[in-house]
Amino acid sequence: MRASQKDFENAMNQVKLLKKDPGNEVKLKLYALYKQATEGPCNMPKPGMLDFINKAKWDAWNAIGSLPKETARKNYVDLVSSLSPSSESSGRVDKEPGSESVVITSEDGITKIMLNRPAQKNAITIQMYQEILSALEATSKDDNSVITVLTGNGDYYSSGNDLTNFTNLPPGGIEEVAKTGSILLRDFVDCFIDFPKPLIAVVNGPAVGIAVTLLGLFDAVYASDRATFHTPFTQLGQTAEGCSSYTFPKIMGPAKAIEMLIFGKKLTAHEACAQGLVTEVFPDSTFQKEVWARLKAYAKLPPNAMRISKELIRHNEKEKLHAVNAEESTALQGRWLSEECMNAIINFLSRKSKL
Ligand SMILES: CCCC/C=C/CC(=O)SCCNC(=O)CCNC(=O)[C@H](O)C(C)(C)COP(=O)(O)OP(=O)(O)OC[C@H]1O[C@@H](n2cnc3c(N)ncnc32)[C@H](O)[C@@H]1OP(=O)(O)O
Repeated sequence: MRASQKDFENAMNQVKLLKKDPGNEVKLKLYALYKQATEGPCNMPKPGMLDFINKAKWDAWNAIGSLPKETARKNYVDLVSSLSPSSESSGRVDKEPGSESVVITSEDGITKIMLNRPAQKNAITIQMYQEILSALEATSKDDNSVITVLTGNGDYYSSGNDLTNFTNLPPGGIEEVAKTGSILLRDFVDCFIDFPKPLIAVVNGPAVGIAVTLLGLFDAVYASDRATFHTPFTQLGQTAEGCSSYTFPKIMGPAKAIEMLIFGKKLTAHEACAQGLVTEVFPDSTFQKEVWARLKAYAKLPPNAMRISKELIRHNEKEKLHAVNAEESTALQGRWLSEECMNAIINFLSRKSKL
């Protein structure tokens, strides 16, 4: 059945009423179909490499080719109707629990820092880095907090850095984004290096990028057998961070570290445990119950003894780790300006590639 001009206009109005953000992929499809329906095949000059958003839009429109205006109009109406408020309320679209992207709770001497963007696989935004950093600083000074846990809500632990962090360009352009990103990364990782109390990762599902590399700075890593560990830095035109260029070869030996950090080999939870990156793996069905019971018991141990032991174990390495962190952050600043990295981010945003 054809879609009339009236149907098309109604659909355009419905888009504005959507309660839930339909996500970048759908927004690009809507944009492309709208342009095709109103202007026909893509007739704009291709935007430059650094103009991420317009380039993604151009790619989406151009990909439709010579689809007739009529068909584009109908496809637009059908797509909007599949996203309309009635289908949102019918339960077809998952609603995210909570609205905060980082949820911090304290109970029984345990401070839990939970990444809470399950629909985005707990990808870490700039604001989330800042919130985690502030939470770590606060809990390190809180006498009631004995151990600190980082975990994720939903099926992922975290998909690492939010790749849209680099797409909102300030007046200083991509150079400014790279510079501020590098400073933030350095401060963020420094905070993990200096954290004085037991720091535990409860890895509830797959982990990517910085969510994996930081594990080398934790005191214990408990993983569900559903978790995987993936550092696709080369595929992204990027380089190792989170001190992993030092901690990973130390933990698992250079040969295994290189497979992960240079070639992007993804490890299962059991493989990561065998390499020494993970402390213990639990069946997913009993993971939360077993891990939290254990953590509650650990949080009853004498806090000062734990803190002093951690200092004894870690202090010889601190200076080295800070130097490594500084080097890695500088290297990444350069990488974020590279064509290899920009292409990888554009490909992800226009969904030509997935890991
Ligand atoms: C300033 C400090 C910088 C520190 C630098 C750190 C470096 C890194 O961490 S590098 C690692 C970066 N992460 C990635 O490259 C992962 C990219 N994501 C994926 O490949 C896939 O999304 C996935 C394999 C994690 C999951 O695939 P799946 O098919 O199950 O789900 P999707 O439909 O792809 O994802 C759902 C939803 O979530 C959005 N999303 C997921 N991960 C990210 C991310 N890292 N950045 C931005 N957005 C992400 C994805 O786009 C989907 O959103 P829409 O529903 O809106 O399309």
